[in-house]
Amino acid sequence: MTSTPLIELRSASFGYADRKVVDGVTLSQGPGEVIALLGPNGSGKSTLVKGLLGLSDHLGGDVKLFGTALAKFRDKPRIGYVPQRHSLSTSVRVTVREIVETGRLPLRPWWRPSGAADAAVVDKALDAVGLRDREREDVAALSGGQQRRVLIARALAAQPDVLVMDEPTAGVDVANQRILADVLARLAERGTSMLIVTHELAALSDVVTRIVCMNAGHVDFDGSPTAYAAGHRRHELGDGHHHSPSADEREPGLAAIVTDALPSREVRRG
Ligand SMILES: Nc1ncnc2c1ncn2[C@@H]1O[C@H](COP(=O)(O)OP(=O)(O)OP(=O)(O)O)[C@@H](O)[C@H]1O
Repeated sequence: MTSTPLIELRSASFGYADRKVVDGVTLSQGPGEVIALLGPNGSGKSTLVKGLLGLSDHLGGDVKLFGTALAKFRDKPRIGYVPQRHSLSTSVRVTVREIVETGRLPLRPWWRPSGAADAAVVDKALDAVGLRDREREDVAALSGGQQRRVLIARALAAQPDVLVMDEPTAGVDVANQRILADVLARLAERGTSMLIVTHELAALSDVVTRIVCMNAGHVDFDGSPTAYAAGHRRHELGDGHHHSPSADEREPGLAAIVTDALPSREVRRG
């Protein structure tokens, strides 16, 4: 692929103050890729994605966003971020649509009111997450899973080139996980690039094109879902290798293979 990577890390380190949490990570995401970022609790997944947003400290190595060095990158709306464990305020009354409209704010000067073009983009974002019919409702009246969809719509309203989501399905019941997974699948079909931190790969197995697995601040697997599943199969058979990035062949029934092969530590928290 000759196009510029959306995200490019070379021996990158991120952390807080001078403590490196993520160390020596090399990773590149191309247009259209949907990457699941897996790993045990505390392995540095959130710290890595926060680093891309300037929310954790860049402590070494090269980081480029859309070909521009992180320190010089100013085009923040190109990265749509759905943070972890967000909750929408219940103390201030605000509608679903109003929340999604805030996604447009970074794209226009503060003095310019929103126009028809903004409204059209907001409509599209609400459609994408299946909440157009709830747009006038108070967000506080929505379930946790629906609120995640509101926040995904807010991120989409900025028309980002890549959507970075930190555990979009965590704490959401199975039925709502499926709805969220369908939302992400529709976005993937339209070519939306995504980097998704998750412990619930099974729910997203139809969407994901690549798996990156972190352990103790390092990447210990980067490859196709098929290769990831094969690595686990071999591990279960006792060859001592947990992951294998070597095999890259496509197989039928991938979703089932990935689901079956998942170790419990990746699918369940704590
Ligand atoms: N704001 C912060 N300040 C200082 N240390 C932090 C901060 N946020 C996270 N850490 C530390 O960084 C390490 C990695 O945390 P991080 O949240 O990146 O892991 P994670 O892989 O996303 O975990 P989880 O799956 O539990 O969300 C942990 O030791 C954590 O205590």
